[in-house]
Amino acid sequence: MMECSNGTCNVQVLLHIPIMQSDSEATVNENNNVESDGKDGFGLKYDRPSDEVSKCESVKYRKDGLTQFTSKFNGNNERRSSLRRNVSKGNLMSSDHTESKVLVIYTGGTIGMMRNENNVLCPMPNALIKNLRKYPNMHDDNYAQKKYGAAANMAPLVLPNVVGENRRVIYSVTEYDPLLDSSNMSINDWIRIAEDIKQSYEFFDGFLILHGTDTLSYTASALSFMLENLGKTVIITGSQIPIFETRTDGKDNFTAALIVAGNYVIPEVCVMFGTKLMRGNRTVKVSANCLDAFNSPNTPPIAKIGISLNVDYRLIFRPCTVSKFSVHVKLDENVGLLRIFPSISLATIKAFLNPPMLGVVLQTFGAGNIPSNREDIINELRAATSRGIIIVNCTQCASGGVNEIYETGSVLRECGVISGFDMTVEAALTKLSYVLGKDEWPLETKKQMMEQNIRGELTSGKTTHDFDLVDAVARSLQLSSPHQLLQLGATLFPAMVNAAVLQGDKEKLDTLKSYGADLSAMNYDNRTALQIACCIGNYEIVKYLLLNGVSVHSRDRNDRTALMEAISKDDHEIIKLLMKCGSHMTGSSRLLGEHLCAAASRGLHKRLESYRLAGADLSQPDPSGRTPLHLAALHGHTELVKYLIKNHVELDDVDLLGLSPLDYAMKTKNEEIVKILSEKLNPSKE
Ligand SMILES: NC(=O)C[C@H](N)C(=O)O
Repeated sequence: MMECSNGTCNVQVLLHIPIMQSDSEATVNENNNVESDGKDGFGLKYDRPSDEVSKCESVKYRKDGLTQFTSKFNGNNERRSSLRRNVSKGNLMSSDHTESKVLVIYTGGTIGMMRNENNVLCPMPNALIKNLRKYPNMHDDNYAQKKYGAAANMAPLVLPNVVGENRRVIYSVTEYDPLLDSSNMSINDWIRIAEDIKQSYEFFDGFLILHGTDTLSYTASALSFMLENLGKTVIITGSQIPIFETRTDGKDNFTAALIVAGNYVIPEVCVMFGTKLMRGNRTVKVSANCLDAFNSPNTPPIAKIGISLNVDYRLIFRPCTVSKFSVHVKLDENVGLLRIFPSISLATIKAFLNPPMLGVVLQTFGAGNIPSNREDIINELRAATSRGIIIVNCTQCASGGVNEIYETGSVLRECGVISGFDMTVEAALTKLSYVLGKDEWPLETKKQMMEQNIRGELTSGKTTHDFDLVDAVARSLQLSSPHQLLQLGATLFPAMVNAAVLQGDKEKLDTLKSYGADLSAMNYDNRTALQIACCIGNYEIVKYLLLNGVSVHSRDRNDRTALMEAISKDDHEIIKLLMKCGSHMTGSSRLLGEHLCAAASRGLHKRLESYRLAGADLSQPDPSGRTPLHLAALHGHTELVKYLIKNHVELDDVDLLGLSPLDYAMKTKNEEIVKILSEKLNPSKE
């Protein structure tokens, strides 16, 4: 017998569980006795309608692998449960390509709360499930009746058709018992969710977790680490106003999350709230009042929910290993969050770092700073890290991250504190718990993992996953044949290689190479990575590309070579390097003459040296027959004249008017240059 906390009884419950297309199945009752199973004419199985059961609207997965169906019976409010065990798990996904299946795990939170006798909001068992079928924008009863006939009341819920989306979302709700205000949730609840996803992973296209907002970002962060090699969409959402109230934000959040979970493959743990779909481990709850209660301060939302739903595929963080989905449920509870404040006492720090503490997120000022004049604190932190406690430095600021630019920050690194970069404290804390739970990793590996980007949770500048772009774009363009993927790769890889070149990231270039990227590939302007590297003047990357066979002779749409880019930058070291690799001047000598003369007229000493290093003849005339020496003399650039003479240019060439450089110097009455040129032309007179 069970009564709701407001004293009334709900006569309904559970059971539209997704036991679909399971080939052979036995059901067992509470005493583990076998009962018959139900099977409908649509190839779906769910509990056989029974006269006794008034409604069947959810299911609970148990740790022993059984599924528990709890029902209330008309008339006497008695609650009964039955257990079912799948003997063989077939592929339970729908065979209908116009549908997708989403499992909704309802853990509690405001979304399903009602006011109790004390007029405060608290979770209300069965209330949400009971009402969902009544909301026409959340359940299409006509479709359900057509599809499931008499069994429609017990069948999964059906989201009405959504214009612009390919699939109709069919969803089943699993309600947790007890339902929790998220402030009451703990590590064990995260484990329960993770295990439930694991258990039903093969049966659904996507997963939606209804959750209270208060600790939602902690759960999202924890799950992002616990769900390893995730290949399906997992979304967590909730609301600020219960779904039963007129102004609820719950329906919009719930509906948008269902649409995304059923129609988009975003293999991440995401948070859907307000107008944004965000990477879960990047989110923070930023408002106790606003409906837009969550933010992702250091990374843009994966999708924006407006009149249309726009997913930015480039932002999806995909697992890069060929490994099966698995769940890591061992989390270490000996972690803590210590917020530094002015005049914090040594006693506080000491107490916090005492055993059994194994990992601490230190919330520091600004870009990761602590009072560096507090030797007592520093010594304590140093002692803790040398005892093997992992201390991660995260900022107290609402956005940005740790960046050791101050002495007050670098002191932490010196005491063995590691950087949390731009991780949220929720992500850092749950990651620490996850990493410490990896018994197979030695301490050094655990520390390295804390600083590595493993689920898109931090930006360290060390790890990137751009190579997934080809896959992401292929999906969005619905390209699947190997030929199409190859073509796409040929288009995208140059862009990715060029991005790596711009970042000066050799490691990333190595990774791209290992993924089959052609480092010599050209972009739409026919520019190679080498040209970009020369343009930005990164000697090391130029050398790397040359050693990896990128041609120095490649020309872009404007016929420019890498050497020309290096000349434009007056990067003499790169010019020498390119020349060692067989590079040479290209283009018409007339044009070269123009360039040389233009540089000479402006007194660009360095530019002429660039041309010289590139093998240009500094006596090359322009179309009017004037050489750089003519222009240097005409414009009175004495040093340049000396430089040109030193580099053995022709001294007495005449232009189309029959004038020599000396004539120009005399016409402009530049006595110093006249003297220099005269002496060079008539050395005997010296
Ligand atoms: N909006 C909410 O869901 C807040 C509620 N206290 C919870 O976290 O469960």
